[in-house]
Amino acid sequence: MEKTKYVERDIPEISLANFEQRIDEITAQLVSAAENVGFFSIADHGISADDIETMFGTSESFFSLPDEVKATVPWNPQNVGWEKMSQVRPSTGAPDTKESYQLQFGENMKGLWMSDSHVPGFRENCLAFMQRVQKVSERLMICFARGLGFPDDFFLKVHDTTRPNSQSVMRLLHYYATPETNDGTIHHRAGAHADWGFLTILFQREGQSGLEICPGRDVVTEFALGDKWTKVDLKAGDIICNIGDLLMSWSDDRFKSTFHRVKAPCEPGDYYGERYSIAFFNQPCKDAVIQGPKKKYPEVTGEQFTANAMKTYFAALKAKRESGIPLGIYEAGQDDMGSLRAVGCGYHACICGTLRKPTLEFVRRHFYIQARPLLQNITLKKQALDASLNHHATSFPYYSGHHPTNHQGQPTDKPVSKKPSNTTAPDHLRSDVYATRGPLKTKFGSTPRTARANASTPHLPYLSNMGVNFSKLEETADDALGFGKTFARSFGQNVQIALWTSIVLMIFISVALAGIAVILWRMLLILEFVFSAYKREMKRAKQK
Ligand SMILES: O=C(O)CCC(=O)C(=O)O
Ligand SMILES: [Fe+2]
Repeated sequence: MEKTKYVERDIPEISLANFEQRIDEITAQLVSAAENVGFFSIADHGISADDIETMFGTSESFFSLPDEVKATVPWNPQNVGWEKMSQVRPSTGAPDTKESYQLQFGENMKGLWMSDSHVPGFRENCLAFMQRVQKVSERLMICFARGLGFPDDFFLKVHDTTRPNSQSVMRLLHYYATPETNDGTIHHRAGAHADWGFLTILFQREGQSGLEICPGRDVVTEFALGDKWTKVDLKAGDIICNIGDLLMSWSDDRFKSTFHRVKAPCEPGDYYGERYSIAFFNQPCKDAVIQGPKKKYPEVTGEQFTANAMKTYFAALKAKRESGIPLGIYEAGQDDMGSLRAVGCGYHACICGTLRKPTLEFVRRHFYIQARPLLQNITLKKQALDASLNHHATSFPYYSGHHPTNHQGQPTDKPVSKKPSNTTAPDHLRSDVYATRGPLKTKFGSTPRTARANASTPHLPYLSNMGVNFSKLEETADDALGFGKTFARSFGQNVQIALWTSIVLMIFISVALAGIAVILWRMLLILEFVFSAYKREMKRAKQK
């Protein structure tokens, strides 16, 4: 196997100590790091080692829960929730050997927080940590705004995590330990990619190494040049930051979003054990308007940007399916998953429709009742597949399926199955090929926006690791969505009709009751009159 080429690169360490007094110096250092490497470490950031370790402890408690419990908070395209071995990087064409749980501050998290009964204090601990990381991010944002000639609060306003439409994400990551085999099998951890968000802040645990960078991107629509990697070794207590594609385009390509990976261990000295990391992705609120000072790229909103990135999920998965590459081991269960998502989409549409609190509760409960048997079915299938995978642990062509790649994400010429080895992902989706084959500078796509969307990291939803039939899923999801919307609309109309009818009825009944009361009162008066007349007549008769 070809040895990885390494090169020493200076990854700047920048101290945030005495931030207010040193802001100009810090800004200069950050801008230089962003323009040259795209990666830097931060010291004196104000988050204590204890806080970081406590967060890792909480993350470990979450990941040690059974899969069927974690599956109750599944990933969805709002970029929240849990997924397992479902993120296919175009560079490798195979899912990363990891699980992750994405958490946000705002409304996207509805129903997706793991309950305290499973991990005590989970939500509270995570949110407290997220606030701390947000504070560090805000300092960096002020400096980057200054560096680009924007007002100090320019990026702060659009990354306000107190707003319900905030999209910033904390991602807890857990890479599984991989076997130290020598048979060329690659267990991808995080295949080479550039982050598609604004700014990433990464926490790693000492000793759990593997993060590597490959800089050299000139414009956000192109891949990196060269094939030389640099290991990112971290000083205890420091945190790692990197520029994402969004900030690269927002800075008209001045700041660099650098390719990086968590190396698939395969060489002496590599770390094969479990790895936990925590990434905090700063993302603008949905209504943020994004355009660089020189307007190099078309204007786009935060919501559109996320939607583009999410589309890439589906595009990459579709391309992978169409190219005939199996999606990994989880081919079974696709119909279940399709229908589960469809049910979810339908109900989601209902929930987002006209329904209000009590009805919403009813719909939710109803959804869980419908979804539970499907989930159980899927879990059983998955357990069976896991068991068979463990059984064949060393010989099974694992996640690379019929598309073996080496540790740099390049296809190897040794097919692992009877299928032809040319069933690789389309070249335009194989960023790592460009990233590592250089000097090959390739532009693709006619518009920068499309190209940028292609270059972003595709995540696959948790559910897709089952090999969901996407065209079918989309159809059923569309149907369900249509149903959901119609249901929500007609439900809303019915509620309105019912309300008006009851108001009219109540008025009618009140008028009728009032009428009856008047009649009764009149009758009483008449009776009283007749009775007193009768009494008077009787009295007169007696007197006579
Ligand atoms: O786990 C890591 O250290 C890196 C993760 C990463 O690059 C990502 O999730 O984008
Ligand atoms: Fe990343």
